[in-house]
Order: sequence, then structure tokens, then C-alpha cells
Amino acid sequence: SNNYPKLYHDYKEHFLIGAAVNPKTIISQHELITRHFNSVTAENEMKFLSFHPSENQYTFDQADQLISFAKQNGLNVRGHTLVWHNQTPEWLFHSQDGSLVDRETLLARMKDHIDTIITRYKGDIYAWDVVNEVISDKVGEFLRPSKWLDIAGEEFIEKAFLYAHEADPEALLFYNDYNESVPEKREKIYKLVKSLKSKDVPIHGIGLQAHWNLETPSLDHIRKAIERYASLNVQLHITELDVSVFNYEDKRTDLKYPTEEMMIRQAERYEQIFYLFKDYSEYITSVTFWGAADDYTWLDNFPVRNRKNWPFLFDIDHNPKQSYWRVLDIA
Ligand SMILES: Oc1ccccc1CN[C@@H]1C=C[C@@H](O)[C@H](O)[C@H]1O
Repeated sequence: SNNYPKLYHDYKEHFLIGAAVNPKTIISQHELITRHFNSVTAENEMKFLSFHPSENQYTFDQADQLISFAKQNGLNVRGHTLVWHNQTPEWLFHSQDGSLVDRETLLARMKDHIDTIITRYKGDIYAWDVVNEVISDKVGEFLRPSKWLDIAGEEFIEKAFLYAHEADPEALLFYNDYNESVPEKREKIYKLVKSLKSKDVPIHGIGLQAHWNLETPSLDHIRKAIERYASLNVQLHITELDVSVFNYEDKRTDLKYPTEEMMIRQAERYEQIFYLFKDYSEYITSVTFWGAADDYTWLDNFPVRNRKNWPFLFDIDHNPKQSYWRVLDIA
């Protein structure tokens, strides 16, 4: 990573190049991140559970650490994420006596969280994943069942955006989701965002998580999703890009290293994907990887626990892979 062409520099007229970071990787991957990226997202440190572990307790230290790293190195910061069904503490949905809270109480607690967080980082965080993954993966089901939905009804979604906008009218507010290129889910995400826009809810962008692999989604499905979302006149961010060497249903655990053909195929995929992103750089303003190099990825534990993956442009020693050269060559 030390003297290879800076990835963000070669893409600067197209879109920002980002990486998910955490308190460990801003140290272990410091040189790589500051050389090749101009945007960062906290992998876990800005989620509800991290910020707000109990009703009257906010914990900011780890997020503050990441913010000062970003400021010291001139990196843009995406906030992830304010309202989600995962990594959210149980206290939020319960009263002292353990019963479920009512709609007003839950919305008041949501507002307090959003006000507190967005106000603290106003001017430091330019874009927020306000709502993450509320669309269902189940055929025929629109919204994912959750305590948010059960207690507050579907208006919790628009309320999150309204509260966020009131707290920082300058921040870009995103809806973020995965499997975003699957046609059936694409149409549900489209319907949700179109509905929010039609009610003048302040939403500025759609985050495509882009947790992809060597085979899926097809370039055609990716292109169709980008075009569908772009037609809503919102910005598009690729928010969590990785290209797993295993298909979702492939649970093999025998590999200690990626095969040569995996690395050749991955380089081809990355070239095709970035060629497509460049084609739509009028709409795509940021491309963030969900990590920076193969020495650390959430995919080492998902969907198979303790199974190594090699999803990025840089290898476990932070040296460029074939994938890096193919992405750089078409910049
Ligand atoms: O690809 C998925 C499949 C099933 C559930 C969630 C996801 C992706 N969900 C993402 C992954 C990692 C987390 O750190 C991110 O916050 C989350 O947005």
C-alpha cells in the first residue's frame, strides 16, 4: 500500500472511495486507509447499541476516536446507522416493568437518540444511513417484521428521516439495504423511497450495500437496480462493497488461501463492477468497501463462523491484488 497509485485519487472525478473502519483497523491498516481512501464508515461504533447501551447512558469514545482519525487525515465520514433491527438494545422497546413501550414513547426515544447523535457530529458527518434494512427478503412481504414496526407502525421510517433532517438540515440522509439488486427486493425498496419522496420526507439517497460474490448478482441486475433507484432523483452510495469468494449457500471451510481461479475471477468481477459504477457516476457519489484489506472482513464470520474470506482489492499483507490493478486500470 505504500507506493502504489492512490485509488481515491484516480477516481476523484467519479466518486469518493471509502472503507469501513474500526478502532483496531485505523491502527493496523492506517497506511493503507490513509493512502487509498477518502471516506470512512464506522463498522460498528456508530450503531444504536454502541452509542446508547442504556436509556440514560451514551458512549461516544470509540466513535470520537474514528472521527478524529478521519479529521486528522482529511477523510469524509458516513454515519452508520441510526434506526435498524440489529445491534439495537432491548431496553429501547421496554418500560421499567418490562412491558413493551407504546408508540409515543418509542418515537420519543428514537428522536432523543437521533437528536443527540446528529447534533454531536454535525459538520463532521456529511451523510447518514438513517434507516437500515427495513425491507423484507420474504416474497410477498413488504416491510421486515421488527419491534420498531410492531410498536410504532410503518411511520417510524419517515419519522427517522424527519428527526434527522431537523437535527442537521445539511446532512445527506440515506436509506440503506442489502440484496438491493434482487429484482423483487429492488421493487420494494423503490416503492418505499418513492413513497417517502412523494410525502416530501427529507431523503437524499439510497445506499446499496453491495455485499456481492464471484457469481451474483448479475451485471444486468446491478445495472437495472442502479437505473431504477437513479430514476427517483436521489444520490446513490455503494455503502458496503465486498466480493466474497464463496456464494451465499457455499459453506465449504477447507480453504486456507483463495484459489488462483478465485482471484482471477474476482479481478474480472471488480473490473466489470467498477466499469458499471463509472458508467453511472452521474448518480453514484461514493463507493465504500466494507473493510480495506483481506486481513480483516466481517465475512470471516458471516454466513459461516470462523471461515476466512478474501473479498477486497488488497491482500492480507495490504499489497495490491489483481483486483486492485484491474480497478485502477479503468479509472
Ligand atoms: O448481507 C447481509 C445478509 C444478512 C443480513 C445482513 C446483511 C448485511 N448487513 C450489513 C452487514 C454488516 C454490518 O456490519 C452492517 O452494519 C450491515 O448493514
